[in-house]
Amino acid sequence: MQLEVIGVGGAGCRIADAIRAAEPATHGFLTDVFVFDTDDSALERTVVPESHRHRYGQGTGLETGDDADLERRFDLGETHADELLEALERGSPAAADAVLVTVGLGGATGGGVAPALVAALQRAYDAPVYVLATLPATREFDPDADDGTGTASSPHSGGVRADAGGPPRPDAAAYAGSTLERLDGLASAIIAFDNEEWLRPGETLADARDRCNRELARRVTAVFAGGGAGDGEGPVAQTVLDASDLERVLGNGSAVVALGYGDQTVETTDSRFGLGLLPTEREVETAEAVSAVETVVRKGIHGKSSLECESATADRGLLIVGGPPNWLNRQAIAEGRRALESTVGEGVLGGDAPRPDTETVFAAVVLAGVESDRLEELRDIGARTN
Ligand SMILES: Nc1nc2c(ncn2[C@@H]2O[C@H](COP(=O)(O)OP(=O)(O)OP(=O)(O)O)[C@@H](O)[C@H]2O)c(=O)[nH]1
Repeated sequence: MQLEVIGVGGAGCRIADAIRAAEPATHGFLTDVFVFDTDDSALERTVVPESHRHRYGQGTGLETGDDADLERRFDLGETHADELLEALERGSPAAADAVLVTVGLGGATGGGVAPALVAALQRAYDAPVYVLATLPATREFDPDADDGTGTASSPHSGGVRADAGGPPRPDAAAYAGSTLERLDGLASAIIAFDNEEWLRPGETLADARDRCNRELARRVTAVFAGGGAGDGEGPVAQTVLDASDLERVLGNGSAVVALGYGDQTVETTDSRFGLGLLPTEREVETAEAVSAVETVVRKGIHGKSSLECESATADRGLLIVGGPPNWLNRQAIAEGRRALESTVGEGVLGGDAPRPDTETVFAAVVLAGVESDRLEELRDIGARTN
């Protein structure tokens, strides 16, 4: 499938950058990647080509992010949504099967513009508009939060913007809740990545963010690059999943989505360099292919998810197993799908994604419509402060 990615605000721009960097050379799936911010320096730090960066809001006094008032940013989003749609015309938005807006919830810039932008995109295009949203780590907004080292977080532990003596983003939870509330009913689905879960003990967000963004990008690529043959060449999946399958799983009702992922490096060639021979494709034993698929599926279902949740609460699910074609054992993949069905119930789709020229077998698991205590907590804080 073809995906258009739009990053808004600091986190959104960095995540869009990471997705662009993760796009497989032999399996392009991105129509365009755009980044939007009020702050020029944030845009300049991305590697997105200049034609696809757009600064908005000049002359409003909100350019630098120093005035982090979310309500004013919601208004700014409303007044600039059409301008942002126009900027997208520099690419080929009509070619996209879906749009993904990436944003860090808890900030004012990205969280302020995302709802108006998503609404405008839904009006302008037929394609579904998904949101990929990070949730703020507790140590960013709660001075008493344990940052995993057994102590309360330091004033600077969020590493984003340290106000002397307090947490760096005291309003992050309330802002995240307010933006989530506005996105409800606008976004086709909300894919969540919980920074709290992914920060290591004592780590600051600034330290962790590149690792988190790579992790996110890997999951997004595994899900959205799909099973088809990409550029129309190369092996075709046994069970091809296309944009409409993904649409069926993600839905159109702002379902909360968690992404699971697992991978394993495999040997794809016989290493006979020592004998002066060219490497040849290695024969793969059925048992080792089955074992690799089982391992990655297990990690995908039971390993660390982008959002901690009970998989049994999901309304729908999807399993994609990818990698070098002769490692994709059909029976093991079908077994994996049944394993996912045993927790999610009916409504699980499965497919494969052949990726010649790679040495990684992977499983991506999509759980749509999950219940999440973290999100409820943020929504409650948002509602109380409104
Ligand atoms: N995973 C991840 N999360 C990030 C990153 N940068 C920031 N965040 C999270 O996103 C939230 C919002 O940060 P930004 O995106 O920098 O904020 P902004 O939207 O630019 O808004 P302001 O800085 O308030 O003007 C933070 O509270 C963090 O939780 C990043 O690169 N990766």
